[in-house]
Amino acid sequence: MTAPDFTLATPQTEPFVRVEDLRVKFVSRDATVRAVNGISFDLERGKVLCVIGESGSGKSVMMRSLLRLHPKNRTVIEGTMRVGDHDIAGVSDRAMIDLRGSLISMVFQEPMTALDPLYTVGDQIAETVRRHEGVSKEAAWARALELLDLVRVPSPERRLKAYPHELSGGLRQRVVIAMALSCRPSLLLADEPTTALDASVQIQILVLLRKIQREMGMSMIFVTHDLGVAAQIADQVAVMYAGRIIEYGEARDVLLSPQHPYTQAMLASTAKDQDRDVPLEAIAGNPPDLRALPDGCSFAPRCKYAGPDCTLTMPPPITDAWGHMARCFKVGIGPAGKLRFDAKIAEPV
Ligand SMILES: Nc1ncnc2c1ncn2[C@@H]1O[C@H](COP(=O)(O)OP(=O)(O)OP(=O)(O)O)[C@@H](O)[C@H]1O
Repeated sequence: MTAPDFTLATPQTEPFVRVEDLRVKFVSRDATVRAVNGISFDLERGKVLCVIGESGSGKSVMMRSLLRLHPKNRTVIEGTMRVGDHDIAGVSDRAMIDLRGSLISMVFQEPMTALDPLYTVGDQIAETVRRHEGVSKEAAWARALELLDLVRVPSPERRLKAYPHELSGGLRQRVVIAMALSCRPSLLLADEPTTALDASVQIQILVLLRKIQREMGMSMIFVTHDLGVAAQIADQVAVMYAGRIIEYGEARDVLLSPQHPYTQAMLASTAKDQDRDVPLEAIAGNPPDLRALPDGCSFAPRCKYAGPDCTLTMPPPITDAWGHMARCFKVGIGPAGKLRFDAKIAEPV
């Protein structure tokens, strides 16, 4: 068994979320897919962790593990996941049903997967409230109205009676966020919630999420491919590759001063360098086959700095005094990041 990806520093206070050496594999007759391979991280109450990485790096599998949404019969989950006082891996299925929505809630990428086309928006939000809080129909509708107001849906009374197809993509995503918030979760998981939306709507939803997250004091784990989004919303950033966290730290440290060649390559392939007309670099090669992971660093076959050591053993996590971790034998060898790190959304609008 290899060491976890991130060695925890001794925290000053207990973190709200603690994930230790999480491993998830999907087993079928033909193969075992090792989607998550020993990830560890802490998240404090009221903070936003952005998880970034290429398609297939295990971001969604990690998020779904926190809600125990994987099919039981062919999924093996190992490690510890603690949220507040709850041992997520250990609670009963019945208790987990109650924790979904109230302790941990999730917003998915495509709002239509979370909404039922046959019911009005009001019915759907009110039903979620009634299921969790056991209140009267009238009280649940009043709460639904409050929630639409919270997520800035214009004319909320009218929108409560609308069906999902009568709303724009941006309004639908606001409704889904309202549903996710309906039972006042302490941890919100957002899996690329803005990817399906137009750029101008994306930023409105990001601003909204950040504002509500701050007002409610929620912790949030936000998955995105988009480093610009991470720059705007994250307190901490975790970069995933082949089911491992290969770089982790304060958003500013990871995005302005990336230490792992993979993070550097991601930044180089997405940076908008406006001062110099530098062509964007694609990351050459493909991610590894999760059915047959190599012994050494999973990124080594694509890494321009890889040496013989890199293919023999998995590099240990190297962490600086500020908690900036990179799992690489050549830490800091490449260029500094070129992403324009715009000011975070400092003040709620
Ligand atoms: N239920 C499952 N059974 C088998 N393999 C799975 C299952 N769910 C996910 N995987 C595999 O696990 C790997 C990681 O998937 P995951 O969805 O977490 O990637 P991701 O980083 O979220 O990608 P994307 O950004 O495209 O959503 C992929 O190879 C995927 O095919």
